[in-house]
Amino acid sequence: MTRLDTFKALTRDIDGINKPLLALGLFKLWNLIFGLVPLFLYSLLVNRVLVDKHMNELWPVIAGYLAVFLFATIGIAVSKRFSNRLILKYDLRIKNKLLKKYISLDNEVYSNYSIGDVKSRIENDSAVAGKFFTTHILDFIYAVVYAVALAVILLCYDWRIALLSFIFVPVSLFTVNFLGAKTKKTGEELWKLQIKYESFLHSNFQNWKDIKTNNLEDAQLAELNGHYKKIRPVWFLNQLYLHLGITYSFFTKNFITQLFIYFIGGLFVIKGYSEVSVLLVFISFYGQFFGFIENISNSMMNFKNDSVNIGKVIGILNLEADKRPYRRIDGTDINVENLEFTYEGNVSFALDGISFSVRKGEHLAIVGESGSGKSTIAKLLTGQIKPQEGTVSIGGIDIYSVNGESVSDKVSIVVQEPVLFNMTIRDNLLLAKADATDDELIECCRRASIYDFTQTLQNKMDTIIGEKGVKLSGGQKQRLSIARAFLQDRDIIIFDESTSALDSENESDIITELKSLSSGKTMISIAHRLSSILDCDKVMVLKDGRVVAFDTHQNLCNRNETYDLLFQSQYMAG
Ligand SMILES: Nc1ncnc2c1ncn2[C@@H]1O[C@H](COP(=O)(O)OP(=O)(O)OP(=O)(O)O)[C@@H](O)[C@H]1O
Repeated sequence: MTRLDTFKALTRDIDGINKPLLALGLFKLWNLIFGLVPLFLYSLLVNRVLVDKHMNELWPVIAGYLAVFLFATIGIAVSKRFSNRLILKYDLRIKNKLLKKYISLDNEVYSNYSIGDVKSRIENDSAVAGKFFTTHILDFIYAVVYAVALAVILLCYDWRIALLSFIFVPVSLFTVNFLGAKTKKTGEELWKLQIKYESFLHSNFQNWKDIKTNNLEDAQLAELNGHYKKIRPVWFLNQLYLHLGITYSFFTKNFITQLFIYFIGGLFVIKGYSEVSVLLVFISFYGQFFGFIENISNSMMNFKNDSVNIGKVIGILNLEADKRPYRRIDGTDINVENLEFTYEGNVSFALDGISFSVRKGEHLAIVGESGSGKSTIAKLLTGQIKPQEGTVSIGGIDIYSVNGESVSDKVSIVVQEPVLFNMTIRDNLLLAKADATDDELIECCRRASIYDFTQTLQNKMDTIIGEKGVKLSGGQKQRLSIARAFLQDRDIIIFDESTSALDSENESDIITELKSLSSGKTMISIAHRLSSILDCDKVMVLKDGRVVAFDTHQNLCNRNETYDLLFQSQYMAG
């Protein structure tokens, strides 16, 4: 991607950037003018004062130098301030935009990104993108304009020496470009390894308790070292190419070109084509000129390197948000027809030709052996994944033709491992309904049999429950998550083994509450115990991703062999 394309992609839909960028550009121009004036003063000093001995011009030259110093200092200070402001402003906006984009993504697209990837893009890559405007746009344009201005001045001074000395420019640019390509390639490899490493770290921090209890520290340390071993050589190569580029431009600027000009210039002076004073000024100008060529080369190399990170940001910005329309779903009947679903990378169906319906107010239990496809149905009914074949409609609306919000406004799901945040119990509940009153919070906690527990805590509802609710037992987490579903009060509630960690007494209390709440609501329970099946209107039995029976518990007990076996082995034991 060119700088212009990158600029367009990074500024699309981001307001408030153009003004500080323009202001910064003007101050760069200011700096450029006050950077060129000393060259003119130097030439006056050498030619008029020293060579022609016009001593009366010495004081104006000195005054000119002082004035330039003053104005240039002001220019540098003000542009630094503007550039910091621009970077901070952009950084905040781009992070915000990336987060919003992630949230608005279709579930399927969203699940393509690992935690390490997301973290790296939002934190590190966006910071690199934030510096793009100053480093790769303004500083680059400044260096190019300055270099062109100096090239013109050099040509005016002595076109022969100038033309000869310019041969180093393409050589330098080519070499630095070549090294830049290598830096970019290794940078990309490094990025891939780093996101794997970040994901590994993240899952370690999340599961540190399990790692300790299962004595997995050594295995995890070995894996950590494995990550370092892979990262180290690529990082080394990346830094090598980067520094080779920098060293090369330094060497050409300070040694080869200077030596060459002294040699050629000396020959020209000896042959009478030029003068010592001209050569002196020329060498001083050329030093500055090549300094800017060096800046351009470095900028080209750094742009290649940074474009790895910037590309990751643009990659997310260019993703299509969930464009499906929002539609209010009024009806509550669920109709599932001929669902087929295979997880990516798997060869066999997780679900194969599933059809069933649940009427408004009915309670359906889904049972089956482990791996028979129960949770996959729950994910499909909530639109988290899309089937390869078949349809799911709620109230006559195809749930895959509307956006995720339409479905989540209608259906809530309570899962075995609920998503809880390191916040207070109150805040975790308020996520479900931001404007819930205290009475509503107490009511939903009572119904989920968690209220009494909250009252035993020092800070009651304002107790912070730790990362992923680590300070709560499995059953307390599930009850909190059920309280959240009660608070959400959706028309359809899916319980995916969400009472598995509760004791029988607590489970039956919650089921009684569910029943009292369920008038008019449709419920689907991925059942764990006998108690959760007995009162259901229908039971659907799954085997290897297919429906093998669909009837009332009593009828199934009498007639269905699979159900009977499953029931005897699994549910009676529970
Ligand atoms: N994310 C995934 N990627 C690949 N395969 C998966 C994934 N999730 C589930 N599967 C596979 O799909 C099949 C159905 O899984 P599912 O989780 O729906 O079963 P289940 O009946 O809910 O099992 P359990 O009772 O053990 O929770 C299984 O063979 C499982 O290995």
